[in-house]
Amino acid sequence: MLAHCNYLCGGHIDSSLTGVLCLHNVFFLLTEKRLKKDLKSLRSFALELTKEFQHQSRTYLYQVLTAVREIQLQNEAMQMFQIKAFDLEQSLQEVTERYEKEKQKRRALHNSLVELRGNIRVHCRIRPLLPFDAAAGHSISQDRQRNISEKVAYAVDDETVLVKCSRPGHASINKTFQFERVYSASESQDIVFADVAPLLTSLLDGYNVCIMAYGQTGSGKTYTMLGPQLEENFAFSLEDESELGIIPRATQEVFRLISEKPPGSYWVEVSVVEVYNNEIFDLLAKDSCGKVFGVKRDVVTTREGKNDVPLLTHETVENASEFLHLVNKGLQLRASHPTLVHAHSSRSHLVVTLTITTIVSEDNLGTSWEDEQTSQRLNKEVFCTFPQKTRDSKSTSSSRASSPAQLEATEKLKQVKTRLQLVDLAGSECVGMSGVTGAALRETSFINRSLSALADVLGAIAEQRSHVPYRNSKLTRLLQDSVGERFFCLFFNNIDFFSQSSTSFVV
Ligand SMILES: Nc1ncnc2c1ncn2[C@@H]1O[C@H](COP(=O)(O)OP(=O)(O)OP(=O)(O)O)[C@@H](O)[C@H]1O
Repeated sequence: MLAHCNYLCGGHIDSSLTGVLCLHNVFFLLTEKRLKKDLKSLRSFALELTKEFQHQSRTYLYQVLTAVREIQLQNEAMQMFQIKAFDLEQSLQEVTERYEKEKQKRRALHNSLVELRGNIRVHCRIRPLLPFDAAAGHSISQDRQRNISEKVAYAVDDETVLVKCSRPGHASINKTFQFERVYSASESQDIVFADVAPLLTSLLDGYNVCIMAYGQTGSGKTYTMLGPQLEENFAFSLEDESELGIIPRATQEVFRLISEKPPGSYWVEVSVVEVYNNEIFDLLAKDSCGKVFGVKRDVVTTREGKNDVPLLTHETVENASEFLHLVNKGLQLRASHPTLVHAHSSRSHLVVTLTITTIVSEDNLGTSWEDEQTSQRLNKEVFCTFPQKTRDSKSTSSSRASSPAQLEATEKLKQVKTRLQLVDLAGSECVGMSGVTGAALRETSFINRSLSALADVLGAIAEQRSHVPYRNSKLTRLLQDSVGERFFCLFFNNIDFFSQSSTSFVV
């Protein structure tokens, strides 16, 4: 090594310098060796790293390829789904079209069936014997006392009533009367309403519907139409459902049927009037403080030949509770008077009217009501074309969400009105039996006269006479539009067990 250093320095290096150089060389050689070693390990590390990198890239590439494949598969599946969705959409459209056609057929069939059963129908309901009938101290006439001990009216079957008729000095005879349906004393409000409900479907199909309860005082008319009436309390609530009468049930059903229709296409207004002593009183009229009081109104014939009650209050209602609230208010004002037969005898005819306005597109006017006659009638009855405002000033509905006045008139829309009239007639009376005198006797004579005018009208319609004597009483004028053309009228002839006179009306 030293010789090697000397040789490099040309032999001029002294021995000490030579030693240093030698050391340097040694150090250099050692460093070179270490560097070579490091380089080698670095190279093998780089090799490892490359291998690792290649492995990882292969893995990632595989994963990317798998993902791409999956995406391709998903795209294919998506395309399949899109094709299936398109097919389903098409078949849904076909089913919807078929459903619409079937619905129209169903509607036509339903109304033909209802028509086949007759436009005017009379059902008879027998009131059960109640504790107050025989209660001690209940003041009743001698005739009645005698009859209470024995049943006079029976439901023979669900179409026949047998009445035992007896007159002083004559042998009693049995008479049978036929009705479309007879409800025995044990038949519930549910059963009675089941026969009313189909008519309400027709109401939304463009028919006017009128449901009336007729019978002698205390025979259960108010119970049938409204429900049980508590002592001095006229409030009917929706709570005890089983006891509810036709008026609250029909309203619930009407709102249920409307809820199945497109929102905002129907709206309901209510008016409550009583016909007392042949005068019409608006039971929803309000004074300047908003307090309800009865106001006399008149019925007039319009140029189109329809009957109208100018200034009559029509309140818009959105549900059965709102409706019942209004009816309860009106009932507070209804004339009642105790008679010997019934402590809360109604002395007036109560007429609750639900006017249902339907929004129909002009193009659909013919198809919404499947049968041609109905659509023709509705075409005649159309009141106006949007966006004209049609409400009378008494209406309170302009702010309601469901008010069609708020609808954007994108197509020609028309309003069609149908009416549901629910009538609790005043009790027909045998003056001797009810024991009325003075003003009450005058009331009774008005009640009996208006009931016979109603009987004359219905008789004329049933016999299809050319002249129908609507003008003989305010009651018949008020009901004229509901029992005129394209209507269903259902009568409940209420009788109690000892009734002998009430069947005469329908015979
Ligand atoms: N089917 C029935 N079931 C149970 N209670 C009844 C039934 N029918 C009537 N009532 C009850 O009989 C009583 C008299 O009935 P309601 O007031 O309905 O007679 P009405 O014919 O309306 O009499 P009015 O003509 O004098 O007003 C009431 O207390 C009523 O709750």
